Amino acid sequence: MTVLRVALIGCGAIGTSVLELLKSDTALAVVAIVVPEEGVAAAQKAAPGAQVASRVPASGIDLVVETAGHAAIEEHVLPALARGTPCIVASVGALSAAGLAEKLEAAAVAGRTQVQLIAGAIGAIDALAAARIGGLDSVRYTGRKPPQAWKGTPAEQGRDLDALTQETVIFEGSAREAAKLYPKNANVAATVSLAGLGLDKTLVRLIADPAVAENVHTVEAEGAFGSFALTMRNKPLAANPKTSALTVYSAVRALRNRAAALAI
Ligand SMILES: NC(=O)C1=CN([C@@H]2O[C@H](COP(=O)(O)OP(=O)(O)OC[C@H]3O[C@@H](n4cnc5c(N)ncnc54)[C@H](O)[C@@H]3O)[C@@H](O)[C@H]2O)C=CC1
Ligand SMILES: O=C([O-])CC(=O)C(=O)O
Repeated sequence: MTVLRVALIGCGAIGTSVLELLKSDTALAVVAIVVPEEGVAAAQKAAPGAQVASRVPASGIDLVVETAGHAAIEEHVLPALARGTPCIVASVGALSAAGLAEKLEAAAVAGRTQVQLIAGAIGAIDALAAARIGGLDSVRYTGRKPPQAWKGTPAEQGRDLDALTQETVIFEGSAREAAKLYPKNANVAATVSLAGLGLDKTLVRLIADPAVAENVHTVEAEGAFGSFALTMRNKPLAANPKTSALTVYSAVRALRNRAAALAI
């Protein structure tokens, strides 16, 4: 059996969980982990057999998976694509930056390869992207998380998140703006919009809600296909309350599908 040699970019809450799930995988081997200097020790501990590097190695890698954050797309994914290595991306919100989607496409064309944006913490991306072909009239996305998940974000400006006693809308606007302002919390807003009506026409609401313990994502779409409403109640990862566990499973699914003879 051919074993796909994987480079993992980022080794935080998602990356370490991905490593754990892939440990017993016979078709995929994480041979390199790309992290900044401060992440080297944690990466070495998480995968003692892998090479820990500051760049994706130029050879010996069949597939790259990014679970690091917006900056890693420009820094690591673009050069890997240009060299011809296929890349799987979790930080989809990075594509809200002007010109980055075009740069990714150009790099993939130059490398004769492909960049895959995973669904991550949200479902129904297949239905939405298919519905778009018939024509969509409206797509609304609401992201609701416990107050602690909004720590370290602009949601803290002018309010004490610990003191919230009722649900509070912290953002209302376009997916482009949401993804830019909340790079660790609104990747899903970007994914929904890229699959549907685009970054500027997708209506986004972000809510801090002391009554929820989960990350609750809602998508409502209408178009020529009919309509759907989806609600996900995602368990957050213990290592990062901003991030849903489903994101890990979505990344592992994407990796396993690359190695599988029958993909779903
Ligand atoms: N598509 C989706 O549904 C979701 C996407 N995400 C994306 O995944 C990212 C990672 O999430 P977590 O693992 O929870 O975050 P985390 O903060 O726990 O881990 C981030 C890791 O990436 C490393 N890192 C940071 N900047 C880097 C760079 N420029 N190059 C290489 N490594 C770098 C850090 O050292 C750390 O190991 C988020 O920032 C977000 O962009 C997160 C949740 C859902
Ligand atoms: O993991 C989640 O629930 C969603 C998330 O953080 C994002 O969209 O960036």
